[in-house]
Amino acid sequence: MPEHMEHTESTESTDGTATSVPAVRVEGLWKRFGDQIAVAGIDLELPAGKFIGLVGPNGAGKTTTLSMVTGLLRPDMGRIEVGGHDVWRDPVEVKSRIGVLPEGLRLFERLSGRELLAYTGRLRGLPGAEVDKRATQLLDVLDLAGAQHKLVVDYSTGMRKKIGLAAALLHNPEVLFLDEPFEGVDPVSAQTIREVLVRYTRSGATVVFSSHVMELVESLCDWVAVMAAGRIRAQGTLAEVRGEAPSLQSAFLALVGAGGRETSGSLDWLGGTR
Ligand SMILES: Nc1ncnc2c1ncn2[C@@H]1O[C@H](COP(=O)(O)OP(=O)(O)OP(=O)(O)O)[C@@H](O)[C@H]1O
Repeated sequence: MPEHMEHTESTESTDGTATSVPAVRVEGLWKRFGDQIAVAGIDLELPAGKFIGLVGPNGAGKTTTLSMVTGLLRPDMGRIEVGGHDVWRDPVEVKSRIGVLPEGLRLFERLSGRELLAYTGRLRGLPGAEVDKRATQLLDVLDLAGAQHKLVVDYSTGMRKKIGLAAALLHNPEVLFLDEPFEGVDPVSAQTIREVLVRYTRSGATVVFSSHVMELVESLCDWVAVMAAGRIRAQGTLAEVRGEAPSLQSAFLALVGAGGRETSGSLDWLGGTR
């Protein structure tokens, strides 16, 4: 693993007390695709140094939000800051501070895993020897050392996620954004990814990841934002969002209004005698 710098930044407020700059601040963010409003004017303030889960049902707007926050998709309206820097006015500054594992990750398929990391490191402006050192450690920790000379096109889904994660971590970003990092990943690889991410947040870095898997979010995250139909339904610490509910899953179902869909009258042809 790369050695981490202390990532959390703080500024002096007018009364002289130190206030930490949020990892991400979003104000009035909108995105529409034709008639479909994917993100309907959301506000978010994600604290630095936390493990943050963005949860919501299919089509809630999570990927669209993460794409706008990471500078991959231009918002129709709204303002986004990462570490106090405006994503759309100061994109180079922001991109040097973030790592991204996007959904449907596209990688350079004809490079080996090792070559992909070497290329990514040089694009990030790191010296060759440093890239080599970091790549060797990441490949080792993520259990990809044996496959480092294999072409990425021949990697499995889980291996692709892991090499994508390695590429996103190589420059030691302040904030790491992961869209469904555990989807299609076996339990052993998932555990490896978890360990790497937990270690990374302990250095003061921030992880923001989207997921549908509430148990995972509940066990990993200290801060949660719940999204449904393009809006933020709740945001806060895990305890605040869970409230009186017995689990994050039941709080989530109540928040997104998915508590009691009646299926007994329909699908009556499914199962039984044929
Ligand atoms: N490029 C696009 N063109 C048209 N509609 C889009 C596009 N991208 C997203 N949408 C629509 O915007 C809405 C939000 O989609 P988004 O992918 O952000 O949701 P999500 O929360 O990430 O869902 P999932 O959990 O299923 O990945 C959906 O209704 C989707 O159909």
